[in-house]
Amino acid sequence: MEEVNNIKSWKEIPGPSTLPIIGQIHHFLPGGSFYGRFDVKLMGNLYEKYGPIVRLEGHFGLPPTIFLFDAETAMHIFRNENILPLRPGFQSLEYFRKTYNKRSDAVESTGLLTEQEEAWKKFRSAVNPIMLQPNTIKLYSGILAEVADDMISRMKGLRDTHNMIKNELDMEMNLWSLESIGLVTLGRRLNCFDSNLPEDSPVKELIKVVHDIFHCMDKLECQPSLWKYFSTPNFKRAMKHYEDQIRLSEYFIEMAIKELKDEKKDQNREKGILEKLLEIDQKVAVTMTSDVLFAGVDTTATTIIGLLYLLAKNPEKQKKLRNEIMTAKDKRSYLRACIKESLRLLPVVSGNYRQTTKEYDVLGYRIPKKVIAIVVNQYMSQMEKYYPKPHEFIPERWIVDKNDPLYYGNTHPFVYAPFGFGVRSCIGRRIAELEIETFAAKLIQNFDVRWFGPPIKVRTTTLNYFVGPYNFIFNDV
Ligand code: HEM
Repeated sequence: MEEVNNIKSWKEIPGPSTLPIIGQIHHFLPGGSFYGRFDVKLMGNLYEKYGPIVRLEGHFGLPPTIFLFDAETAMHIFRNENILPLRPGFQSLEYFRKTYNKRSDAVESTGLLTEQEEAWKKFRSAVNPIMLQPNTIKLYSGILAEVADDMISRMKGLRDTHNMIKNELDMEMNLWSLESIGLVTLGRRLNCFDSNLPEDSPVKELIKVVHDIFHCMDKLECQPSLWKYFSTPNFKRAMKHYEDQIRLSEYFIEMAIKELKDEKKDQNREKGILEKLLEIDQKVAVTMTSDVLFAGVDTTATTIIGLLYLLAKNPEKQKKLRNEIMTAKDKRSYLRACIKESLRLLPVVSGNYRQTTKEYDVLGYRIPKKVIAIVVNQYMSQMEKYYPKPHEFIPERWIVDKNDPLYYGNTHPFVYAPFGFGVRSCIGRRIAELEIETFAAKLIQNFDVRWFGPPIKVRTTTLNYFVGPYNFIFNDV
């Protein structure tokens, strides 16, 4: 990429100080800057202290890593790695699937989250047409609207005398999300909104276990951990959560397959993704469905909370959106712009990463092979040099004319990537967008949403999560 003769070595890339033997481990211990967190504030500190490229050596289970705050460099590496991109996260899940829980009927591929190279490509090619085709996904809009309507009625009933749903809002949004993704995938209602749903019901158990998995993964994969050498308490916890997740998704899948065989299914309904995949390959169908029930729940639930928060904090934007929803029928450009803008400010995933398969000379340094290159998209999306008025919620930037200084297209295309990049980007993107658009429209049509008190709190683990109290007020429109 660069015509630099005296390129500096990997060791010279700036980064937190290194000590003999223990390397950078002290930064991850109590009192250290990395202790228990990898959030946007830490990323800001790293950028301000070290500049656009920051190095972590890799010790105690952590791979050598660079953080990139430069869009051009990110583009160079990600484009070069876009044939068979390596994204070797979820290593404890991979261990679980390939070793700990290896079954005699093991499928040749363990799925998109845990496979790389040819095994990933083969799987992805099989599922892409069913999961990403806009025309195929659009067919689910009717059933998703039914779920959204039911959720609105439920929320109306749940509000207290102040029109708040204070403590349970995240669980409620997860119930909506699971009901929606369950219907699209399994082709049947999971009855998440049943008012007598016990705490140990499979749907609530699944929601809790997905949360637990993401939190545990953070401890095993983003913090130094010795789980690769011996069974740490977090490792044991993670294996138990993975077992529970498999048990629960198999419970739902088996029920759906049985229903298909019994032909109990409503013939007028659009076929679920599971049914469509079963027509191609049974093993792919079961593995993909299980991953959808894992990756497709917290992600959309969190996105809807972030969107609601930003609309509540910006009542004039909310009013404009309501106006569009009440008047325009199909083309909802402002709604889409609001969702894009909320994913810029409050994304579920704070950055994207790839493992390098070759050497790169970037920003004056040589990056070796087998380094994890993390593009810090969330932080970059809030840098003045990339987005004017970066901390303001301005959905208009996604629709204004290109002569307007706010126009999103003036920004480097590698800054904003809430669904990832290229052939390995999110397979659930179209489904997620449809779910969120459908539900957000109903929410704003029915409720004038307000927020009071201090800003919403975010907790970053593998994903960004919101933390209660949820000071939303849902007044009737
Ligand atoms: C707003 C909601 C969502 C966001 C922001 C999101 C974001 C992401 C991101 C950033 C990636 C990594 C992409 C990359 O490395 O380039 C990813 C991958 C993935 N997502 Fe999503 N996601 C969302 C919803 C969903 C849903 C609903 C599903 C399931 C239907 C899903 C399933 C997956 C899977 C299976 C992968 C791995 C893809 C692969 O490696 O080939 N996601 N997602």
